[in-house]
Amino acid sequence: MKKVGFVGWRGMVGSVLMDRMRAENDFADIEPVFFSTSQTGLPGPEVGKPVPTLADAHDLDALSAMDAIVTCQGGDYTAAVYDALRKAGWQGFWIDAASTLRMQDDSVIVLDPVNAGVIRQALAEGTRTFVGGNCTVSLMLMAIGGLFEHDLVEWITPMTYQAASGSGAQHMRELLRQMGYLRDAAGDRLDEAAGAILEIDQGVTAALNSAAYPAEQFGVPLAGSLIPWIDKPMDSGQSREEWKAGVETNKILGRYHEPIPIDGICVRIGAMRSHAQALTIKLRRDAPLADIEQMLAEANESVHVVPNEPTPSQQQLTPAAVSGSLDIPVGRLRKLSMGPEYLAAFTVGDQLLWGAAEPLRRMLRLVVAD
Ligand SMILES: NC(=O)C1=CN([C@@H]2O[C@H](COP(=O)(O)OP(=O)(O)OC[C@H]3O[C@@H](n4cnc5c(N)ncnc54)[C@H](OP(=O)(O)O)[C@@H]3O)[C@@H](O)[C@H]2O)C=CC1
Ligand SMILES: N[C@@H](CC(=O)OP(=O)(O)O)C(=O)O
Repeated sequence: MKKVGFVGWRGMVGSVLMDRMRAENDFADIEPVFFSTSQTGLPGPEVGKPVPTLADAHDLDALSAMDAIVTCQGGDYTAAVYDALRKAGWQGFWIDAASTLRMQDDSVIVLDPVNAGVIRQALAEGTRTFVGGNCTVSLMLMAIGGLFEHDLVEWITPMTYQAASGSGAQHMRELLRQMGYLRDAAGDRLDEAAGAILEIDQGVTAALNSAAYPAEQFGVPLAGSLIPWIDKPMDSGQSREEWKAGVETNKILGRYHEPIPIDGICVRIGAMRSHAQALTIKLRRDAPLADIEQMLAEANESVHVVPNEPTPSQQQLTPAAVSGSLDIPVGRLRKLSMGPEYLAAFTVGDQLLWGAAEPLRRMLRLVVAD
């Protein structure tokens, strides 16, 4: 049985990973060892079998004893430990949620329903570093993988609506505090059915702009507003989140020659843990909508096509409908008025499941079976 070390399992992404592994009985096939940067010596989590007490996540000797290490601890941890481990001669599998190693030549970005071939070839060639993709990228590929499979995509412009969870647990808490603050600003006037809405709005607008509005994490209001910038600026004028769409998608697909242009604007909105995105897709050729729907639906087990009608769109294509599930609905499918090669689509997915934990869990299964 392979010895697998887990780092970052207590965090938000790590907890979702643990839940999925318990649900799929994955721990039965491995010898798990849990690490922590802050709780060495405390008992490990309940995984259906006895586990040793928590090991020190900076102990290179203990890490080197693992056949595989799965980390959801974050980029700083990866930067602090990965090179030292490899330099010390460790040749185990490193499976990582953080972006640090994603674009390195010797790593593969994993999303096996989309790039199983790339992963299998890399395993056969001795690659030992596998990294989960950016959540927005993985969710887009899960939704429209069928179009890439049929080489139908000339370019895409994604406009995203990203949840608070993408910034971390503290940001999710702050979003809820912001919602509560606005509700409090409306006060009793909200219960007066005949009350003037503009008075309520004035109170809410004043609250949004007040110094007391709770915005320590985001820096600006998210509830009652939105934030049209995610991550650091790049020289290109893109945000780093926007830059990832093109480079990561093409790496996942193994398209090093003639990369497909993918570029749009990433926006944070007041959803909790599911990212949505509106896609404008330029097709390489005019294909009938029915054929497109079939290609999309057949691409993997999680995706399903939502009819381009009001009620199914309103009920199924929302963060509220998919949070906590592996479902990837894709809908609002229609040809745009620019011409028959221009396709509109809208998709949504849980950014902690397919967006983060699930590709890592499935990669570990491939490694365990290898
Ligand atoms: N959030 C996201 O949407 C995504 C995140 N990622 C990657 O995953 C990394 C981890 O993200 P995320 O899971 O949000 O990070 P968290 O902040 O939730 O957890 C990171 C670590 O913080 C420590 N920690 C300290 N206090 C607590 C506490 N009260 N409860 C739980 N953990 C605590 C734990 O380490 P210890 O046990 O060592 O103290 C934990 O593993 C990110 O840096 C990013 O690289 C990737 C894709 C999406
Ligand atoms: N940046 C993403 C979350 C994330 O962690 O992305 P990455 O794994 O590429 O750093 C968001 O804010 O929604």
